[in-house]
Amino acid sequence: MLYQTLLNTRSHVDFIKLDNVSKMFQNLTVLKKVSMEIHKGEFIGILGPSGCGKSTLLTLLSGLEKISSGVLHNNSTKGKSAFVFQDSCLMPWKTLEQNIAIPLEILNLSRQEIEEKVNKYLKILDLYKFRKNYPRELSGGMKMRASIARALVTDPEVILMDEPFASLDQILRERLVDEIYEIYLRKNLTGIFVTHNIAEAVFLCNRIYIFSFHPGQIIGQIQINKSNMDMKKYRNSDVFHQTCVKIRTILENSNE
Ligand SMILES: Nc1ncnc2c1ncn2[C@@H]1O[C@H](COP(=O)(O)OP(=O)(O)OP(=O)(O)O)[C@@H](O)[C@H]1O
Repeated sequence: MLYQTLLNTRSHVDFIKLDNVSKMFQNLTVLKKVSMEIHKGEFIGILGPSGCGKSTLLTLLSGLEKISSGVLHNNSTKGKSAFVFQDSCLMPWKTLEQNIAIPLEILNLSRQEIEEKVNKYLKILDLYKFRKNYPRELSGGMKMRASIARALVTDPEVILMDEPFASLDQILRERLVDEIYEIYLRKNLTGIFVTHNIAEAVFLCNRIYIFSFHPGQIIGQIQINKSNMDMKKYRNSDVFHQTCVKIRTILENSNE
């Protein structure tokens, strides 16, 4: 129900748009003529075989890399994007709360504001008890939750995630996916999620782009209408399984 209400209030204006974007590294064409649109408030999945340029696409969207040709419009607020990498990338010499505070210190917020925001996300991601611990004292799942907290603490408009759950066990992955989904709904985030896991993408995303192997080109786009779904039942629903099979078939056919 919450999902439906929020989706209805989200405007579908052009937010991020790629028009025939290609990316080359020296002579290697990694992405070829990619055209896509991402609307504010959408959660977009990027699926495709290893090496097809998914991570490269995120670096273009975040501005870390420049496009080689085509046009990239990005109407999100400058500096309001957050990146979650496959590795939690925490500073080993800082405690959890100190790690999560880093982006806020860069923004020069007051000590009190930093403490309030850090504590809020430590609680949301169930890490408050461990705030004084160092990364080496925590499990992989806790470190990944801390890395997600560090990304969310600045209230980003866009969150870019590059296989954030790859190193975690299935149950933990599903829990974290649920948590991200809740936060996404509450915060009016726009999400771009690179993954190899079809089921995770189908759960989290409202639209999925499927890429071919080398050079990466869009070979499929799947729209998922979850607006009337009870998310607790969605994972076991026919529509969920049918969507997974559809994506799998596109990926398998692209390899032949
Ligand atoms: N900075 C770079 N310089 C040169 N080549 C690069 C650079 N970054 C990526 N590549 C090449 O671009 C291609 C696509 O890499 P990318 O990491 O984007 O793929 P991917 O789809 O994310 O792969 P995976 O699923 O295995 O993570 C690879 O052949 C890689 O070697």
